[in-house]
Amino acid sequence: MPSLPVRPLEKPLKLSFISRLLALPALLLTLTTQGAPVYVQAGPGSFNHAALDLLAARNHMDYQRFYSGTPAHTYTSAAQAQTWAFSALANSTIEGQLVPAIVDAMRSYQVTELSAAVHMPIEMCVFGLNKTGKITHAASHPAALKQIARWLSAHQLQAKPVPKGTNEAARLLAADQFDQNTVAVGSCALKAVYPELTLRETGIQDNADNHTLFGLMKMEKRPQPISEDEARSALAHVVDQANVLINTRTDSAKALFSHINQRLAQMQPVALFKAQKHRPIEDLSREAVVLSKALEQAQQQCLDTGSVKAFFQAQMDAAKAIQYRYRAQWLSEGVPNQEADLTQLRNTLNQLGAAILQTLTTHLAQHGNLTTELKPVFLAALNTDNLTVQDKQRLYQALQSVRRVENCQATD
Ligand SMILES: C=C(O[C@@H]1C=C(C(=O)O)C=C[C@H]1O)C(=O)O
Repeated sequence: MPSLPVRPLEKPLKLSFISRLLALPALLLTLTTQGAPVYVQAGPGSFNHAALDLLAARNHMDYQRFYSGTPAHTYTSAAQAQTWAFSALANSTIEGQLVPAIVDAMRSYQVTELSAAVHMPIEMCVFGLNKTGKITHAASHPAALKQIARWLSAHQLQAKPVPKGTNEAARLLAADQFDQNTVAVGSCALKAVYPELTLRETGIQDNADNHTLFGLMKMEKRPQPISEDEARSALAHVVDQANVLINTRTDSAKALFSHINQRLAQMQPVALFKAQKHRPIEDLSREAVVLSKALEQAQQQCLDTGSVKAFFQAQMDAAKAIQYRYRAQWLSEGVPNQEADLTQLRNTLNQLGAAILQTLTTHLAQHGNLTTELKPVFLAALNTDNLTVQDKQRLYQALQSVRRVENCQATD
């Protein structure tokens, strides 16, 4: 950020009001946009498309989307219609992070409200007209071409810039506007939009840490265009607000993930008790008790019982897998000589089970459904020994399927 004086936003009240609201459920803000019209930067199959899909999945609905091409056109349309605009804001691989075309558009438009933010990894996919033919050219948006420089040079490919967008490159390829040796590079979301194209490679971006921050915003035309530096400051301010939204949501998920991890961390002493007493690991009558407690609480808290049941079963399956691995290990190493008390451990498991459902209920109410956005956070948070990546994947799949029941009155 340049250390130039920051011109106050024309509507500072509303933005700072929003920032004070951040402690309140972000969902409250997004609820007002249910099925609402959204002018979306770029086109179908773009990174914006994929990012808005994530937002829609959080709220289990879709927006009425109007793909609008350039940021300037997106903001103009949204401001005129007095509805939402969805666009990129910043990218981790750009110096200073701010997206130049957005800075430019912010000279004439200001953000009056920021409803939600998405922080999405940018994974570049390569699409061709055939599976194995020789590639000589790669068509994409100039900004995307910059992010795959290493891949281009490793394969000695010529870049074909398509300023209209990554999705436009794919559209042209699908419409036979390029030759057989040209591929289009863009969001992997293009797969669904152009099924006639063949996915040839994934994850070809130079920088593994390539993330874009997107925002769902209300815009207003400025009375007078501001300078580029002023626009940078204005955008940097919106980026800060968006990051607060992202961090609040991530912290809420981390609290939940930590309880899930703590539950799994009890399995070493549970396995120890059973090994010392020569008891089987699986105890179906105890599992029935765990499930019935969970389902009773789920009902009180307006969680969908079917999805909670599947998640708790997945937790118990992971719990057993951990215990079996310890038992196998102790066959060769001998059973450790530490004390373990199953009654006490099960009390702790009851408390952790209740805490998991409580934090899950709060998270869903305030931040919407868990989606793939938080999967890397989940995978990193679960660090219990003898838990495999496959166990974690299955657990996350079940966790992100848990839903709230609409129009339900909590009874606890
Ligand atoms: C944790 C235990 O081991 C297994 C896993 C259970 C669970 O995760 O709650 C319940 C019963 C057992 O099948 C236990 O016996 O308490």
